[in-house]
Amino acid sequence: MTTGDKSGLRPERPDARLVSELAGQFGLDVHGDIEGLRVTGITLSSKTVQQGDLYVGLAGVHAHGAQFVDDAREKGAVAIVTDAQGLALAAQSGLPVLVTAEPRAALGALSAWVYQTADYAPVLFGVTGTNGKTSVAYILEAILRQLGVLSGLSTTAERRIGDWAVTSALTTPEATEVHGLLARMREADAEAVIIETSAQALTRHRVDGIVFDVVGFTNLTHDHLDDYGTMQKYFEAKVPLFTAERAKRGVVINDSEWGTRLARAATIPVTQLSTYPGKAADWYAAILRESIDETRFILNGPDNLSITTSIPVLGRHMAENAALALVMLVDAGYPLADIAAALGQGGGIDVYIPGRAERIANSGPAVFIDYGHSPDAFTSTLDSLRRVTDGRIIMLFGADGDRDPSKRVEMGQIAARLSDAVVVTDFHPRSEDPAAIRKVLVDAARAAVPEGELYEVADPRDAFRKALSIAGPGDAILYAGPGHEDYHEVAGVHIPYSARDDARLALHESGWL
Ligand SMILES: CC(=O)N[C@H]1[C@@H](OP(=O)(O)OP(=O)(O)OC[C@H]2O[C@@H](n3ccc(=O)[nH]c3=O)[C@H](O)[C@@H]2O)O[C@H](CO)[C@@H](O)[C@@H]1O[C@H](C)C(=O)N[C@@H](C)C(=O)N[C@H](CCC(=O)O)C(=O)O
Ligand SMILES: Nc1ncnc2c1ncn2[C@@H]1O[C@H](COP(=O)(O)OP(=O)(O)OP(=O)(O)O)[C@@H](O)[C@H]1O
Repeated sequence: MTTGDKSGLRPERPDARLVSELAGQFGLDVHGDIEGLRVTGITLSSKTVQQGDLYVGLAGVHAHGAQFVDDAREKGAVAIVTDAQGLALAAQSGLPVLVTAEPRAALGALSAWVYQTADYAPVLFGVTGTNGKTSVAYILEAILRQLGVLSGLSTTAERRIGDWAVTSALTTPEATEVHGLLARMREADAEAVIIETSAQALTRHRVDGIVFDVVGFTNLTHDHLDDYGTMQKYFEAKVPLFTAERAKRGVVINDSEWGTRLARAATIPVTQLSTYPGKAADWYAAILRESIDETRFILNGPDNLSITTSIPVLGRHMAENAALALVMLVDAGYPLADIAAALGQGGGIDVYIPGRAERIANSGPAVFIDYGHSPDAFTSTLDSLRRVTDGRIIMLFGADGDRDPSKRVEMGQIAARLSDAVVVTDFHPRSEDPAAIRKVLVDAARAAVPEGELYEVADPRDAFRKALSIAGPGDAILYAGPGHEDYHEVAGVHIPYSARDDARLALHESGWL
């Protein structure tokens, strides 16, 4: 069951812990009476406060969290942790105020204390990289399930334990939610936990208080330069995941120069995986067969270890993701022979990855809804699609507003060069002018392929119907961007929209479904 509740999973039976002990342990400066006061939860958003919570008021980009202390108190917060600026804002609230110089940096430790997660020792997997994190996380979960191991999962798409899931807001939740989620996973007896770990999560202390057993790296390509400025700085944000403070060992795909550099920069033992036979590595993955809905590959490792298997998704990059997941499992102590037996002799990985090259219909044009929103994601999926498509490829896409505008030109160029027809539409304009975003994409596509077939259709529903109107059997439509998402964000408002549902409707309307 999946719910749209984005406030995160928490323990259902939390212990009540004394605030005075917390203040003593973390050296918090106490203003107000905390005698006998107990907390059962912790959050940094007043919107998600529950009765008995400690509310953490952080200085943000738009506001200071302490401004929302009255909202937090009314919802049941028993005290607020904040900084000196927050003390001034919260002093009149009537709630005890606990002050520390850098509350964000303390968040992981505070949350681990409130939810007592240090006592919980599942096999912890972390996955990072620009593209492929969510996919690797789902593949890990699927193989573990086939091995009979219950695992918990935290991805961009959802936070999941077995059949129970909530929709995600961020890729990696804030530390308060991460530890709440871990506590909930302990209640469910999850033996393994997989956490998709973004660069932002490392920079912003979201996975503090966690030491992963095995971390994996997929790739590093153009994205998030609005946050990091340069690829070098973006790389440096990822490196700390491969140090003893955050992980015991790592697995790195070293196909790219960034992967090779990460393997060198890591200060924990690192296993290297490559898809290039000539490259020095511990494991090699080679594609055996590609079709529109399955990719078969062989993975060879040290000591003659070998497995041949498949993933029920289009694309070499998905086989790379699967190979990474397999090596991470081996490094975590699951023997490859056991994995091979669990998958069935030569059998495949039984995984569903929501909104990643997700095929929508089996008749008419092949329609894929994908979460690709970066140049490299476009390249990987379009290249793979070309190898298995007899007819034309129609690429439908837009670009995020308020997110790294420097990648838009490259996205437009790649779409035009690697497809036969391009339809540019709106994605999440957020606070930006959607027409201005479309113009950058359209201009880039036109400049790259001046005679190319190109349409600009603002409304995504109309845009999909345009793409469908120019497609026939044997052709493929790649709708890149929305993936699993169920909304469009326009000027701060989430407007319900599911590309998957709308595509099914349009296919139905046109008689393909
Ligand atoms: C730049 C950034 O990371 N911003 C995050 C930050 O927002 P902010 O500093 O602007 O917060 P703010 O709006 O100023 O509010 C300050 C504080 O008041 C609180 N508040 C605010 C309003 C209110 O009514 N009540 C309340 O308590 C907020 O929870 C916050 O703690 O703190 C918020 C609360 O946790 C996050 O939601 C928000 O993430 C935004 C939405 C975001 O998009 N972040 C992106 C860059 C991100 O983190 N992406 C990565 C990678 C994605 C990927 O490639 O996979 C991710 O992990 O998701
Ligand atoms: N290994 C890969 N290399 C290149 N592109 C990939 C790879 N894996 C997935 N992609 C592309 O990136 C898109 C997003 O994949 P996925 O959600 O697994 O990555 P992610 O790192 O979790 O992304 P995000 O951080 O945005 O959530 C896919 O829909 C596909 O287009």
